[in-house]
Amino acid sequence: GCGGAESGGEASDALNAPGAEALNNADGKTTVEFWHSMKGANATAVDKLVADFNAANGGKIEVKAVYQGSYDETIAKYKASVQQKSTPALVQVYDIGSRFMVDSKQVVPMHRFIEKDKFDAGDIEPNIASYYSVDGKLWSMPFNTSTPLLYLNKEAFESAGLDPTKPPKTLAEIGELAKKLTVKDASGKTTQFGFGAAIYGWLLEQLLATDGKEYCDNGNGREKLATRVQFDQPAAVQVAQWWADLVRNGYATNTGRKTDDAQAAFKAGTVAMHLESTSVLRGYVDAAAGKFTVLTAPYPKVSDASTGGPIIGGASLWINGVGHSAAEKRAAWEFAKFSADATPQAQWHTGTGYVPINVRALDQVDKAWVTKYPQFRTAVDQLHSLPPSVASAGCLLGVMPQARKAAEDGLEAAIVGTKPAEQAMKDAATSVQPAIDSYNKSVA
Ligand SMILES: O=P(O)(O)OC[C@H](O)CO
Repeated sequence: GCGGAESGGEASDALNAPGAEALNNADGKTTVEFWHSMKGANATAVDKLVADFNAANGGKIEVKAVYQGSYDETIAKYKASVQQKSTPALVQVYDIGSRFMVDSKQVVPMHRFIEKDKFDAGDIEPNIASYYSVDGKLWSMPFNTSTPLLYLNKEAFESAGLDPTKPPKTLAEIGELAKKLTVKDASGKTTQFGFGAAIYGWLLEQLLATDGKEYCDNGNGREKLATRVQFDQPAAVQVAQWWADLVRNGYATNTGRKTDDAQAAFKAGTVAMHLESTSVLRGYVDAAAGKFTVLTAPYPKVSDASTGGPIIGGASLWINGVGHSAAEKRAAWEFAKFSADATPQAQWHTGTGYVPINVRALDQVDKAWVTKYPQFRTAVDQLHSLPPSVASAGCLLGVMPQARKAAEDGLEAAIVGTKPAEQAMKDAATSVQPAIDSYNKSVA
């Protein structure tokens, strides 16, 4: 999140300067290019949202949704578009890109529109709003909000004589169950692994937060600019070692760093326990239909002694000021406002698995649907019970995407066994230092 950034780099032409008029058609229609990173069921949900908005705007505004690849790919393309002076009017940026966006001097903060329209932002979930605020003011519109989950294959638990209503709560408990949930065929080939997850840096960020540990220094970058990452601390090394041991013992599969590959293994029913965001829940339920039951449980803790809670995940919508006309900026705001309303957020929740950002959205969801899909409740409850803490606010770092990649380097080295866990995480933390130093110099 961006909360705590000391100074905002607001786009200098702010709300009213003329800017480029190219996208305002002769017929008076304003076109808004909207870059996003949603795919599968979530892309279908974006397309529906955009179609509903366009229909409601009677041909005056047309939002054009453009899939730009993963979150990492979208922010890379966004950076290139800043250089080429061709940013989209609206862009979905993941949580960890927020500090960069605030510093970018490209965007008009959302609170400028909120103030101008006297828009009542009171329906936005308070802890989500605070995640995307600087000094209590929203810089982007929360859009897709997640928390991380433990996913379970219900029938795999039952076949092993385990109770799926009693999910493991700690890494050690996952380890014990993973052994019992690993199944081999007559030839000794493993047909089901107890555990499997992508080597995805977000999962480590979340485990540290649930352990109450800060990922970077200076109060997770909230007291002042963070100067180093701390993912080589003992709790992180413990995570790397735990994961490496599960793979080495044959109780976990290593599908590598691509989230798609780990997701495919869970959807295929070859992995009994899995860590992922609630963002993939709709796609999982659809893929498993008629084959197995997808259950969700709170994200595990590093140990029984852990006292923290996870970090809000997902992404938010940013309006670019530089190079966009007043009409485009307003049109982008109209879409952001629409997307945050109760009914669109209710559809978004059921279509994706994300937690609604609007406090009234769940009232709009059909009661029969809620009863049929209790799995969708876990992330909502987890978000509502987040402890307010510096650890679960997440690390604020201009180069957080690079830090995440470095952490993945460390985890992977430990998991495939090229380095001992402690060395792997230490080397990974060291590798990101030049990027942190040079970013901090550039914003000083
Ligand atoms: O998969 P999502 O959308 O829940 O996002 C997960 C992380 O927060 C992205 O940084």
